[in-house]
Parts: sequence; structure tokens; C-alpha cells
Amino acid sequence: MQVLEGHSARTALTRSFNEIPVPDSVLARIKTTFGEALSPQQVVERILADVRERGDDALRDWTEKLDSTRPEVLAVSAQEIADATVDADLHDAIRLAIARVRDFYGQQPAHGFLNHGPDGALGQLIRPLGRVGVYVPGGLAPLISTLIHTAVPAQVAGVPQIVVTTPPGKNGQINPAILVAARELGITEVYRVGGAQAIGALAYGTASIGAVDKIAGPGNLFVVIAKRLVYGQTGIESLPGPTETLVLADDSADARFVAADLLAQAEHLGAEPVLISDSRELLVAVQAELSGQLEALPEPNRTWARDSIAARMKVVLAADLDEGLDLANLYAPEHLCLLTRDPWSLLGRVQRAGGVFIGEYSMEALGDYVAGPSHVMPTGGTARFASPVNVRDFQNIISVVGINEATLRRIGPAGATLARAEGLEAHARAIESRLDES
Ligand SMILES: NC(=O)c1ccc[n+]([C@@H]2O[C@H](COP(=O)([O-])OP(=O)(O)OC[C@H]3O[C@@H](n4cnc5c(N)ncnc54)[C@H](O)[C@@H]3O)[C@@H](O)[C@H]2O)c1
Ligand SMILES: N[C@H](CO)Cc1c[nH]c[nH+]1
Ligand SMILES: [Zn+2]
Repeated sequence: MQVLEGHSARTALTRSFNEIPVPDSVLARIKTTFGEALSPQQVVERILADVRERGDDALRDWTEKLDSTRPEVLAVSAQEIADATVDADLHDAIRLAIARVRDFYGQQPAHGFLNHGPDGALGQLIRPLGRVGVYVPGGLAPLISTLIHTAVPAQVAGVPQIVVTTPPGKNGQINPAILVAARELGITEVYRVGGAQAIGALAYGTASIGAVDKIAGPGNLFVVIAKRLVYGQTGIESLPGPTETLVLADDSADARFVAADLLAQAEHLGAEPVLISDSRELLVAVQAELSGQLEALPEPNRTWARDSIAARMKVVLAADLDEGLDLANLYAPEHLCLLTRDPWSLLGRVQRAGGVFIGEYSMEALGDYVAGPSHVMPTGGTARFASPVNVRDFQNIISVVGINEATLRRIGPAGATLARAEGLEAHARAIESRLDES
């Protein structure tokens, strides 16, 4: 594998979400499915327009075409949710994950304020959104944890209606563990539809699926493009797409752990693993470990991980950890894993990442499930401006303005002056109308 350094490393790690190359495998599947070489954006536009026009029938047709099953009834029944079972260990793990994510978000300060002072009252009211759609990926793997990591912050925010959409398996069913997690969360609306068609349904509404105020949750390229295109029709929390992990390691790191962490995320479809170290020896050792651990993975995981590594892995030799951190901040990874001698000493210099995972006991895979913070984090460089899913994503802020008369007399003239400078005479007069009184 090519080792990048200096200028070539900076170039390779500079990116923008809109310029991320589409994997060949995705383009090939589009060609076979649609019979022509469309871009993912064109595919999504086609699907969204159809869902908007034909509603549930479009959802059934697209699911049949893309997921090889036709969901005549889109809603999962209350009986199916009640009857879903998993083994006791998995059930306990689902409960533990819910409890830990709930505990974490219970600590997020998310309250408003209303200050009654000499000016009158000024403040912010915080209100939960009314109806939120949670997209749970299910193309390759049924991401039970993603349901928990998206729905719990919404519940902590106080959202009264949470709706789940997820692609059905080829047997037309939703994985029972997702239904058990929904039941544990008290969620009663679950629909068997995934991909861009699910996003269209949540945004426009169909006979079966009522439109939502905001769509949250990650997905593949089609899901992310669809979310971006429906923004405005409905809200979206951000654009969490194909996952990526950047490990920054020095010569103290155990190559087995570094390789394991890179491989864990590489098994997600379209993932991008990045390794930066100031030790050439470590880079060599990790590459050897990666080949060994890759061969030891069962199928199909080995194929998924091999594809991510072969197509997208980047290996960088940095002059020192300072340069390594600069490069990490430039790349703005979803996950930044610090496997260095003194990882806490680097934390203050971390500027851009979805999450930072510190030391060898905080592997990102643990964060995917039971650490506490949501694993739904910004990808594709969007960590420059976006954050992991959190309580604020599910709340509106309403500004409160309750100025008193004395303050109006003090600040009103400046407001009128600014209004006239903008050529907005009616604004100025609205302010002065109260100043003229008495
Ligand atoms: N950033 C995060 O926080 C985060 C968290 C979890 C998962 N993820 C990412 O979510 C993604 C999940 O992807 P997935 O594919 O397994 O599940 P998915 O549910 O996102 O997508 C599956 C759907 O994509 C649609 N689709 C597939 N091929 C298509 C085509 N050629 N044309 C049109 N539509 C098509 C189908 O409708 C299918 O139901 C992974 O990339 C993973 O890394 C990210
Ligand atoms: N690592 C993924 C993106 O952060 C989330 C996930 C779910 N299940 C396993 N992993
Ligand atoms: Zn993961």
C-alpha cells in the first residue's frame, strides 16, 4: 500500500462532501438496475419524484426493484412488534445500550432561558419537534444500534411521535431485533421501506406514512443524497453517510489493536479507513496485521472489508504527532481514534471530528454500541460544520422578546435609524409609532 507524506498526504486528505467519488460497485449496480449509466443523484431524483406522485404504490414498486421484496402492507403491525423475540443476551444488550445512550443524553444541557431584567424579558423557549422520522440502515446489516442511537436523543428531547423506516429483508420482514429495540423504546410506528424511497415518504407523506417534521439517521449514498434533496420540505439533522475512521497512532501503539479498529469500520459498505503515524515501523506492522486479520474474517465480512481497504484506505507517515493532528483536523473524520503514548495530551488540539476515541480501551466499535454518545456522526468532511446526532437536533428554539417601555425609548431610535439606512420606512415608523405616544 502506498504511504503518503507531506504535500501528497495533505492533498489526499483534503475533501468535500460533494466531490466524494462514487464507488465503481455502486455505479455498476445502477447500470444493471436501471439499464443506463445514471449518477446516484439522478437515480434519487427519479425515485423521489415518483414517490411524490404515486405515494405507496411507488414505495412498493421501488422496494421490489431494489430490495427484491414487495411490501403490500408497509406498516409493521402492533402484533408483529409485540411478538418479536431475540435471545436473552441480545435482549439484555439492547436494554443496556438504550440505558447508556439515555443516560448520556440526559446530561446534555438543552434547556432554554427567560431573563427578566431591566430591559424587560429576553430569552429562548425550547420546544420538542412534533414528529420525527428515524432512518435505520438495513441494506447490508440491520443496524439495531442505529435505531437506539438516533431515537433516544429524540426521546430525551421530548419528541412525542417517532416513526421508523428501514429496508425489509428479502423475506419481506424486518429483523426481529429491530422490532424488539423499537418495542423497548416504546416506538409503535415502523415501516418496511428503505433507501431514497423511504426518505421521500417521510418528507412528502403517503397514504400509509404521514410526513415528518425532520428526518434523522444515517444511510448509504442514496439515502444521504435523498435527505439533502428533501431538505426544506422537511428538516434533516445532517448528512451522516458511509462511515470512516482515522487512527492516529505512534510507536507505542499495539499494531493488533490499530488493525482491528481499522478493520471494524472497513466492514461497513463504502467505508474509508485512514491510518496516520509518525512511526514507519508501526505503519509496516499494521499493514501486516491487517492482511492477517482480514484473512481471518468470515465471509461476507471479509469481502466488504477488503473492498473498503483496497478502494479507499489511506496510509500516512507524519513528521510527528503535531503534523498528524493537523492532517486529522484537515480531514475532519467521523471517528478520530488516538492510540498514542499520551492520548489525553492531544485532546486540546482536536478541532474537527465527529467523535474522538481515546486510548486502547475506547475502541470505536464500543462507541457504535454501548459507550453512550450516539454513533450517528458526520462523515465526508462534514464534521467541519456538523455534529453527532444529539438532543438539540430534535428541538426548536423560539426567541422571546418582551422589551419594556423604558428600554424601547433607549434603543428604539437606533432601530429606526438602521431601518432607514436599509430603506425600510415602514419598519422605522412602526418603531417610532410607540415612541411618539405620551
Ligand atoms: N455516519 C454514521 O453515523 C453511520 C451510522 C451507521 C451506518 N452508516 C452507514 O450507513 C450505510 C448503510 O448502507 P446500507 O446500504 O447497508 O443500508 P441503507 O439502508 O442505507 O441502504 C439500503 C437501501 O439503498 C437502496 N439502494 C441500494 N442500491 C441502490 C441503487 N443502485 N439504486 C437506488 N437505491 C439503491 C435500497 O433501497 C436499499 O434498501 C453504510 O455506508 C454505513 O457506513 C453510517
Ligand atoms: N460505525 C457506524 C457509523 O458510525 C455505526 C455502526 C452501527 N453498527 C455498527 N456500527
Ligand atoms: Zn461501525
